[in-house]
Amino acid sequence: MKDKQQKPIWIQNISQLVTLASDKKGPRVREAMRELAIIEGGSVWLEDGVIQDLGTTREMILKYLPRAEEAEIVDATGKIVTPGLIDPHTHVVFGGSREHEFEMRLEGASYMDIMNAGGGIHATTRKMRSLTEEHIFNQTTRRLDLFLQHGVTTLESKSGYGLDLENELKQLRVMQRLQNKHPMDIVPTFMGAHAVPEEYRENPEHFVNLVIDEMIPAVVEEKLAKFIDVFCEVDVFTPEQAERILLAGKAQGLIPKIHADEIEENQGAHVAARVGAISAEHLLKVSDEGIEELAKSGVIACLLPATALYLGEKPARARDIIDAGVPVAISTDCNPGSSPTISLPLVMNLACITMKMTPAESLCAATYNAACALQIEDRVGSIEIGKQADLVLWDVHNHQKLHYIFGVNHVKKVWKKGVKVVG
Ligand SMILES: N=CN[C@@H](CCC(=O)O)C(=O)O
Ligand SMILES: [Zn+2]
Repeated sequence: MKDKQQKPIWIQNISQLVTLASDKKGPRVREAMRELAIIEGGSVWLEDGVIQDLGTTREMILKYLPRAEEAEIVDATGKIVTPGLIDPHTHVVFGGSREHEFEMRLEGASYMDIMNAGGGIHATTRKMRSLTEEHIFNQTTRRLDLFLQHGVTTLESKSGYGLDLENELKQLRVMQRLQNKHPMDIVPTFMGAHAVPEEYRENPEHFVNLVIDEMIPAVVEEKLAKFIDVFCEVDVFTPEQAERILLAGKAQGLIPKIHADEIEENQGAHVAARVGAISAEHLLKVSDEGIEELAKSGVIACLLPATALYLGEKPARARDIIDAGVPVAISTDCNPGSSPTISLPLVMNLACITMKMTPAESLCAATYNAACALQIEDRVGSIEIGKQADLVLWDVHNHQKLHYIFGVNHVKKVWKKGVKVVG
């Protein structure tokens, strides 16, 4: 006999079951980003943590009526169901907050001015080094709860607030513990090269060597990360340093990502193409040639419209990037400095409002293409038989409305691996 939680879930009368199913493999580009494979009047049966079956409510009643009594039935009249959202770029594991920097920026200081004066990433690094692992764990747990409440069921999480071996490992171990304790799926990225720590300011090359010679092997040894990322930016890491670090990580089995061309054009997209990165992040200042390089090499552009808005920068050129045939994912960039938000739905609104993406493109970018940016699209990111039962029920009757009405949390219920975690 199954206990109450493990009962099958039968969601019926869904105004739009937005599956994003497709026979084609790999990240979606151009028109394919708008193909959502919607079942109007849909129904889905979840069992043993996976999507067991789906179709129209009429078809599903014919098949599943004999088993109706054993299932928990959810009436979704007037509502839509989508895959659980996936956030492919966060710095969610941190302690403290930086609201004083927010005020400094309102008064005219720039993000890089603050960082170069020892604030920004350095301020959060001091917190990571001084707070206990337990404290960081508890603060992050609260953020993950909020992410779930906003429909996110999987997220990527970067290190990069330790900037020494001990504290990088501490941050990554918090992710590992959370992966075991929290319903959220967490995909870890090692980002020891997030900033040159203050103690290496006179000797950045020594820090690059430390990342390559000591940190990467230790992270790989403990199996603490799947990806490796570098902040390739003027006054942070040069394209040459970024390339060396990413290739060193790749040689040890980590998959490269790169913070590219965010504040200034800095050849980040070119480095992404050269090292075979899975994704290039930010791209606010990417050049036309950079976009071409991304398209040629199949790198996913991970765009972060909340960060651009928060820093007062022009948004990324999503239309040019999509038209060039680059697959696009979107993300919160959740961090205490340039994007203190957990709301991926807000980012979806901003993708439309500020970057002129269509609602369909935005949804693809926050689900299926986001899964591709984490190389987990074989199990999440779309609603297909056999995939993990990560679903969101939204209190809107079509997917456009999810993007159209902003500043409201439309989430009604969330299921993670077939278990209701919200609602
Ligand atoms: N740009 C670099 N890193 C983060 C910000 C980190 C921070 O300010 O704490 C980003 O992606 O926006
Ligand atoms: Zn980032």
